[in-house]
Amino acid sequence: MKTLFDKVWDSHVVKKIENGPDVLFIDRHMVHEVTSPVAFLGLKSRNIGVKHPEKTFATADHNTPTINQHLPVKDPLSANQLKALEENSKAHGISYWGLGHEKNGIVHVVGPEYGITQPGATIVCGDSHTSTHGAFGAIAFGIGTSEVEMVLATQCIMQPKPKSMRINVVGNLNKGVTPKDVALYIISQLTTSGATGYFVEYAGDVFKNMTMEGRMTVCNLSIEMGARGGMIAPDEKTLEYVKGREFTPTGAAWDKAKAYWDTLYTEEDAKFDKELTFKGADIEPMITYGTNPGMGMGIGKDIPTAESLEGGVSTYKKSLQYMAFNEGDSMIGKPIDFVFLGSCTNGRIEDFRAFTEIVKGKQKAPNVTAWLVPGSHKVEAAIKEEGLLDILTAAGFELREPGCSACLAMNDDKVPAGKYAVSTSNRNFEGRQGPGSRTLLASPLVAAAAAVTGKVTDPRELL
Ligand SMILES: CC(C)[C@H](C(=O)O)[C@@H](O)C(=O)O
Ligand code: SF4
Repeated sequence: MKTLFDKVWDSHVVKKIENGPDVLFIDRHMVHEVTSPVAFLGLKSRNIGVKHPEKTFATADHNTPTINQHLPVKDPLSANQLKALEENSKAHGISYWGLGHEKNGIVHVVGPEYGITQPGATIVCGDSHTSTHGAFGAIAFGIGTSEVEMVLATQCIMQPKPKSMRINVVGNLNKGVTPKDVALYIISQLTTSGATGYFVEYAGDVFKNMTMEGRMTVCNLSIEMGARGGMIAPDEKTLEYVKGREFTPTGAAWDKAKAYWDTLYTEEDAKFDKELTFKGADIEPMITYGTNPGMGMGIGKDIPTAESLEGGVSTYKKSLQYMAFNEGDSMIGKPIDFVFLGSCTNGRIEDFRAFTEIVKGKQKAPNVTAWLVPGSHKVEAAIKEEGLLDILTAAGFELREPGCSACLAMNDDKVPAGKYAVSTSNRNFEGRQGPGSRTLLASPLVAAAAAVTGKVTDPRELL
């Protein structure tokens, strides 16, 4: 009796090494500018080429500015990385969606948009949030630069088979509770290391009823509980999403692919190494108060006391000190300075719809700087076509150009030291959004509520 994961994994094993890792064939290799230059240099020094350029896709995202993308990139380190990606892609015949290209965007946003991401595929990228693509029933995981070189050279990777975990979320979600809240809730329950060594399958009504965008948000955050990746069995919604996209098969090839995709589910008696079940009704809109994504709670709750938690009291206290919060504080009403809507977690059209739903007819709070950054040009175009931009503009917001932006602040979008940002991204580490910056992770609804009130606010009051 096989799990979904077993089926996809087993069909990609090229070679089994006794007492060692499996050699897996990789269907899709996504590449960005930060983790690829050294890998390409490695190929050059060994005088070898890219084995399957047609299975390799490059996009520029981490270092790209989010205003005036038509002008040369000023920061020399960023400019060099972007130039290297362009030159390496051209030299090896790899599709390259650079700055200004109509298909450019965050690697994990554009892959699904153009049908590069498909059910039952193995997908890797030199980036931890590659887990996002698991939303389609793919085995997708992040790899390091030396592995990027290995995949470029051989289209294969050596990987020990991870342990399996199924996380069920049953029942329905309450009003104002989004996929981001589901993920932050699970991480708060498991901690950031709770799924270390596992590959997760998400199952249950809550995921069944979720849109593809929502499933991507959840799978994206798998890595923040330590998992190697996360996946959801493909269903009609998945096929509906992938159909008709540029790299999706058509005609007889579609029928053949669909016949395989229809077999991708976990069989009833299949066993997982670990299985957890949560109730959708227990989940509230979430917010983080500390410096790792596991330090999250329902927005109406008080910050836990160190004594009430298991584990390192001193690390916990240090984290709150960095955030300048106290044990027992309520998060509601805390003043904030920045709002970031974007990233590969929440930079898709549905996220902009949710944000707009709250800010419609209201005004951005004067104390808030808001960065609204679409995950790709396709998302940007949809925001305009659907009329969301008009609503956002009337509410005092501006739209920026696509990229990773303030998610990790490798470009100019840095939150200043000591300032608070309500952010729809995925990491709230010390200095993640700029040296000394303080990040509160939350959903697009919570971000919107903060943007119009200037403080942490329960979005349910504004819906
Ligand atoms: C730059 C890259 C290696 C990194 C990652 O792997 O996740 C980045 O995308 C991040 O989100 O921190
Ligand atoms: S948006 Fe953030 S998490 Fe996603 S790839 Fe870019 S930097 Fe990493």
